[in-house]
Amino acid sequence: MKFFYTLFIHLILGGWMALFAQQLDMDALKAYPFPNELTAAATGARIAWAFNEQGQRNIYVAEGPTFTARRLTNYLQDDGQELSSVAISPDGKWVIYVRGGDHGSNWNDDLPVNPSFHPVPTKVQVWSIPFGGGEPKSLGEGENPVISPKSDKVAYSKGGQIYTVPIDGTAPATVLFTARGTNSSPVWSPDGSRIAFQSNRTDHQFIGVYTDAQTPIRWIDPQFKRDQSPRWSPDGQKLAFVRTNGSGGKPDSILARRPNLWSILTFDLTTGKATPLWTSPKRLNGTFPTTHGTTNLHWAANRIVFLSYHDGWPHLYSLAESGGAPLLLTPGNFMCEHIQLSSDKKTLLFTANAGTDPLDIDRRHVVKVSVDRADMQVVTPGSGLEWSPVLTGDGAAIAFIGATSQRPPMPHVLATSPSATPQLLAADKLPAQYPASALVTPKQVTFKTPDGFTVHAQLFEKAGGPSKKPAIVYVHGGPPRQMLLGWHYSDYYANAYAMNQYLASLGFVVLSVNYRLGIGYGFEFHNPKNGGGYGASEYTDIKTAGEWLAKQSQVDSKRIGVYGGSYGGFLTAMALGKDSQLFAAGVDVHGVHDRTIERTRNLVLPDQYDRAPDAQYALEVAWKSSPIAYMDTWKSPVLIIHGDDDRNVRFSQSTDLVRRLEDKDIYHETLVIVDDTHHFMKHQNQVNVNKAIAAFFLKKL
Ligand SMILES: CSCC[C@H](NC=O)C(=O)N[C@@H](CO)C(=O)O
Repeated sequence: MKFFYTLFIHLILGGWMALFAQQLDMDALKAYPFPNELTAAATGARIAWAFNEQGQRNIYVAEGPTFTARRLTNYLQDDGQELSSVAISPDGKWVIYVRGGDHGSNWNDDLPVNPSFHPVPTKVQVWSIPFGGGEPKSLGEGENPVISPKSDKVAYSKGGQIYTVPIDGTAPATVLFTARGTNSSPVWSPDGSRIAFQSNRTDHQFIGVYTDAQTPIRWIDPQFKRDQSPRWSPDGQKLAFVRTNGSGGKPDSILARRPNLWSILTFDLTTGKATPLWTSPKRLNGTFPTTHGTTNLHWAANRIVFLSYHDGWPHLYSLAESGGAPLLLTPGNFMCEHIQLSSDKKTLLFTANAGTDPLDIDRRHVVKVSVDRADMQVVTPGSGLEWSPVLTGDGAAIAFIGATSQRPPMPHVLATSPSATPQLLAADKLPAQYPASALVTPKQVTFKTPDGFTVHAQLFEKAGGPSKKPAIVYVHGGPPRQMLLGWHYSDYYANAYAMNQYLASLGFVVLSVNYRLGIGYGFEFHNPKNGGGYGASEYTDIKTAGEWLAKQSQVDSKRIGVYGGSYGGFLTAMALGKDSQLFAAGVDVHGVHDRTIERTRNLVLPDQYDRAPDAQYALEVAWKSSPIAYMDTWKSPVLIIHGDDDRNVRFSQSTDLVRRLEDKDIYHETLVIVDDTHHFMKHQNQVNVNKAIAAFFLKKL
């Protein structure tokens, strides 16, 4: 009898505990290390990456064949200091990186970030450290460092000029040359004897070549154009580059969609002759691509490789060095990101939402293709998510970052030998008690909008619970982003994935919506008519998502909330302003609320003869595309959160909204994060924001 009584107790307790256990703890959930900046040396089997461990950001390295992970730096404070531009010297002996700033910003990304209010903020500096270990050495204040092919020097930009410095820091950095304009993006020639660079002069941009202190700068076919992305031929005798139009011309319709056409040229440094190789088609999807790496121009082995959107998807192409028709290397309904050329210049590795599984369109996998034939192969098929591949210099392994719907992103290596299986690296960095198994597997949901768009979404819902549950629509930012059926490859959206899992563990039915303007579903979805400040047509997808939730049998249609950051904050505010009857509460994190600001500059022009023909109408459209235009119909409570060192969306966008909510006596709460940026660089600030979001929804829904 006693046995059955105990079993019964255990079952009850176990069941209850399991039920209770499913509720995640935000601090434990956010204890995942986030890897990024994965890179490989051009020779040997050495790799490096940055790990963000609850705000402690450090460089880690590993070397084949064992790839045992080793921490190289000792930054043990949650101080908000970003690590970026991580690279290994071609000889594998040095690792360089930039520490500080917020390089995901739209402005001032090189200014110190100081969310811990230190009296002396940390300057943004270039550092080097031996791969084998030792003390990091500051090479100077600056950013976008690149290492010479001879592994002896580093070039970087600061204040519009280019500097060089010995990689071992044994001498101070010196300005390489002084030229007009903002000079940046140095590219070393294959033998390390010259540097090509971009010289931005506002309405036009030149490419220049520096040789030495005695030789005049060589300007590469200077025109009334904007030239960028210089790429050296393997023999160092030619450059390939991308050309677009310069600024100016009679203002055309603001609301009309027009392509920013572009072309690829080569320049022979011996003959001084520029040769057009390819020009984008004169149609909307011939526009200059804005997805990851933009044109991704590479001078590969006997081929020039680039990315273009002109067949409706961000695809890779290669051209013969003498020109001709481009060869499509990656046919199919998917997009290519994180493109890397192998050090032997014969293979391209990239990330794509490609694969044979219908769910792969909402995942990412590592893919490889030759530069001269369309022999594409998905290297990491399956239900996981893999991205940012690099081939080791010896060609023996592919390193990448991988995750699942449960296990957070971690570095991996996959030997290039047949039937090899991925090896997880630094497994001990993921806390042993990490609640991965308690995370739900998001389900793919698709629905049609009244205007005919098919929208993908991810549904997070834990099993069990009451018959009628509150629900929440999550709206990502960007907007050119795609949320996935698992952990995300950006730290901002890895946090959003964790937040949606947390809300699901609290009993909310969470729907993350990939609305139009997003990537991953082709050009027309990414560039819809009347999107953004041209009419906010993407809001239709958010409203339809709320209506989809309201129709679900397990959802209480009176308790549907909405939340999002940045562009997601904009659409959250639109939802509460336009449809408070559908959305009962919302959280708006550093959102955009007044889109007329983007338009007014078109109106200040004194000469109405040279004003865009629809300038006034465009302003009216921008007003109707702004949440502040709907204060009269805004009824539902909102939590407003913003960091006041935001360099993506001005803090004033929220200050203005709070004043308007006060004027209209609309219930609102606020959370200001002092001196942190758009990306909440201080880990504890992000955790506090997450907890505030959950607390508000628990209170209001
Ligand atoms: C015109 S609104 C700006 C939205 C912002 N875009 C760039 O900064 C945004 O949504 N940013 C993030 C989210 O933090 C993003 O995903 O890029």
